[in-house]
Amino acid sequence: MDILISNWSRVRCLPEKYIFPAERRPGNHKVSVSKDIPIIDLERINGPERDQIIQQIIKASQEFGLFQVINHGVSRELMEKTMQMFRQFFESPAEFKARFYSNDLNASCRLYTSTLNYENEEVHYWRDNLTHRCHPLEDHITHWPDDPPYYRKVVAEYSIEVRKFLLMILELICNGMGLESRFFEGELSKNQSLSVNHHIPCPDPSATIGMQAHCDPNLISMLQQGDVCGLQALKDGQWVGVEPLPGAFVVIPGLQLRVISNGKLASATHRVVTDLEKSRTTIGTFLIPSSDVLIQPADCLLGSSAMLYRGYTYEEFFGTFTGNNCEAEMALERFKL
Ligand SMILES: O=C(O)CCC(=O)C(=O)O
Ligand SMILES: [Fe+2]
Repeated sequence: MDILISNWSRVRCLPEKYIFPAERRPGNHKVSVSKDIPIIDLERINGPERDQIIQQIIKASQEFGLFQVINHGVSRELMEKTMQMFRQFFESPAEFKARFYSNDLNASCRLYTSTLNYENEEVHYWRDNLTHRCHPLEDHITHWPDDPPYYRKVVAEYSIEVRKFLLMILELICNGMGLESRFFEGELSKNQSLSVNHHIPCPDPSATIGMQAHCDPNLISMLQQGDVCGLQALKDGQWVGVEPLPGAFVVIPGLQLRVISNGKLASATHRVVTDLEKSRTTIGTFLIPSSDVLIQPADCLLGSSAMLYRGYTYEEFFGTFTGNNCEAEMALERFKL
């Protein structure tokens, strides 16, 4: 059988290699969506309510480590066009997709299934993923798929817009925490990756998982969820569903933000469960520090509290992360003081 699940025709029975041992199954995969997950409305961000909205972002980052954003300035038309195009990409013929298949972490564009460790893992995750870099555009665009024919045009526009959005969220975080303006611009957010997940309908969502529980290793992540449930966040030891709100972006501070804020901002543990009937496509964007930038708690945020992490280069962190089977939180242990 072809290894990309997007190449399969409808499966009636979960293949054995996807059946997780009992202790790693999602348990109650049908948790209801949580009404407590903060929804930040940016419509009035340039008006008198600015400070109030900034405080909502800080509180959401501290208490949940995940929030949704509406009226963020990226057009619905662009969001829908981009989503439609990625769906089309995953539905395109196997021979076409084979051109991009790669398990190499350093490949400029890689399409793979489950994890990069597919060959050696005991059990596979129910997902295909397309990842490539997006910034600076001119360095990466020639490595992107060129089919559908408007792929590069649409993804270029999308990448530029979502980058602006994430830099705006980071700037609001700076304002709210008392960090100097544009603190995160430059080396700390130099790299940008696009990561599109695709899950076909799954015959047994209780026995497998789309993405295991994890924290994002980067500076900050955002997600366009589409309209199918699947993302869950861990809140007070319980899994809660993150509602696919039309037109919203989900924002997840990454572990590097946790370190720079000396633990003041949280990074939610999250996972993806599969759906019995619907296929699910999500568009993730990550801002990632450059390899040689020093990551450490910001001086001005320390106050009288002790430094929780030692400084390290992002390269050092990333090496530890990949050496720890891509368990970001476990990798961070090494840098705790
Ligand atoms: O696809 C999703 O809903 C979540 C994706 C995610 O957590 C990730 O790519 O890190
Ligand atoms: Fe994630």
